[in-house]
Amino acid sequence: MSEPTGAEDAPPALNAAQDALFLDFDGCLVEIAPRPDAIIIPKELGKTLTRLSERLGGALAIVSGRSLPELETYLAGFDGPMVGSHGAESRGLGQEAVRPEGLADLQQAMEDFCAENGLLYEPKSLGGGLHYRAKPELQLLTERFAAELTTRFPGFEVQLAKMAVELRPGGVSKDRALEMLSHIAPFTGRRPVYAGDDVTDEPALAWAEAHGGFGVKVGDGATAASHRLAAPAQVRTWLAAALEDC
Ligand SMILES: O=P(O)(O)OC[C@H]1O[C@H](O[C@H]2O[C@H](CO)[C@@H](O)[C@H](O)[C@H]2O)[C@H](O)[C@@H](O)[C@@H]1O
Repeated sequence: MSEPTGAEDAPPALNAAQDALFLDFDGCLVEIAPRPDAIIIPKELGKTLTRLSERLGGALAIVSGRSLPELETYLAGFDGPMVGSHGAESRGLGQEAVRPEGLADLQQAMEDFCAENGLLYEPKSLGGGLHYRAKPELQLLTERFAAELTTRFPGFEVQLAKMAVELRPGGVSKDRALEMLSHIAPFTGRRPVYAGDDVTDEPALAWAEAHGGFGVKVGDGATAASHRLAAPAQVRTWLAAALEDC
């Protein structure tokens, strides 16, 4: 990953003829909420993405840690490519999902841990989330438990997220997802532009910077991105402007 730039510049307007746009979901397109199921989806978000995708010749993809079926529900109206579960599953890209052995047992162990400790368990199609937002004092305990799980279930890796620790299939990441997408039409040969807010997005932000494009960090914090927007509302405004301009 490249050195943090401390990016402060707003991103430039998108270029419809040359850009490929990759968008994170939570904390980028929609505001962070107290629970995964409490997010508010702006009206017409899916349709807006579809219109923008048309302008970009189809070179717009969602790249998220969320399970794919959830993304499809939340972004109904957008029928373009999606990468879910931090790169382990996708839609419209001809890739097989990465499904390590032991998923059901792993999920049971996660659910039991959350029940015992009063945490929120998020079942996911290819892993799960341990959410400690309501009990931040349990962060360390949760991280230790997740690390132990990877020794019992070696096909899975720990993925840190905002106030959560996730278990996802090993060997997947958002930068690898961008690498894969860059070899598929209509993304091939276009300038990669990636927007995201979290540590899970930093490898992808760095990847875009290193491959002739740029990253847009959403919110505070050190980043490899050269551009920054304050919050999802500003991302949506930037996308709306792109729809008018390009
Ligand atoms: O890659 P993303 O689209 O950014 O998804 C990352 C994770 O986001 C979700 O969790 C985060 O957002 C929740 C809703 O705002 C919040 O309650 C939670 O504390 C955050 O960690 C989602 O639940 C995960 O599955 C995603 O992997």
